[in-house]
Amino acid sequence: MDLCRIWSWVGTETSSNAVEFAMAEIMSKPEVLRKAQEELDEVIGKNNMVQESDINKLPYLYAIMKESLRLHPVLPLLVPHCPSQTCTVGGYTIPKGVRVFVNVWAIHRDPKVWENPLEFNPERFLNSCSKWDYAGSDLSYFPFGSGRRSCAGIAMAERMFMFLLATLLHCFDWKLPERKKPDLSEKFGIVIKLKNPLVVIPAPRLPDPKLYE
Ligand code: HEM
Repeated sequence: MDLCRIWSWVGTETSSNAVEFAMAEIMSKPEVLRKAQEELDEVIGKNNMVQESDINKLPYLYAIMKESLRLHPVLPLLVPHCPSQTCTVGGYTIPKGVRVFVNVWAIHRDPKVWENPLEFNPERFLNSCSKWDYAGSDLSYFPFGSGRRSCAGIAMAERMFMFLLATLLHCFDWKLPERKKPDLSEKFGIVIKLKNPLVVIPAPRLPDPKLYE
């Protein structure tokens, strides 16, 4: 039972925060919203709802997800690791049994690896998808961790994120309240979240009202 509770906690809080960050980034870049909706209209069509089977056909949305997880990896220090043997990493001795935190948040913003690292730019993942995947073998991009203790829910996380974001963007147009800009300030903890929850106003964009029933 405890294990089930942990799974549902890690699974829901991480995924919902990740989607909220993606929406906040999208709201601050109208051209990203436009391109994502164009892709959805082309692949899904305005007379259909998004199906789970559609999510592999949305490369631009996939790039949005990757870029959002780059700038806002929801577990910014992964989970604490603990070496079973003393080892040397990059010239530093890591004694057996110490707690090791890996600052993936900082690595994902390293200007030596990323061009304009603070810019939300999904395009950077369109041409280099194979280079930056989630396998954790490239230690410049690993939002789900790396190695044997990496995220056990990657496949589910990816599906939930893509399905939810695709549905939100396909079914609705989104506006910010008047004179408001999205506030992307982060609140750090084990799980990173938006400091101030995102407020956005939806308007239906599909022609058939039955699709919303
Ligand atoms: C966007 C969503 C998610 C992100 C970014 C994420 C990220 C991570 C990260 C960074 C770790 C630690 C890896 C490490 O320290 O090397 C982790 C561990 C874990 N995640 Fe996720 N996760 C997400 C969603 C989920 C979901 C949906 C589930 C399951 C339903 C899940 C289950 C787990 C479990 C069980 C662990 C512990 C694995 C272990 O210690 O062996 N996660 N996750």
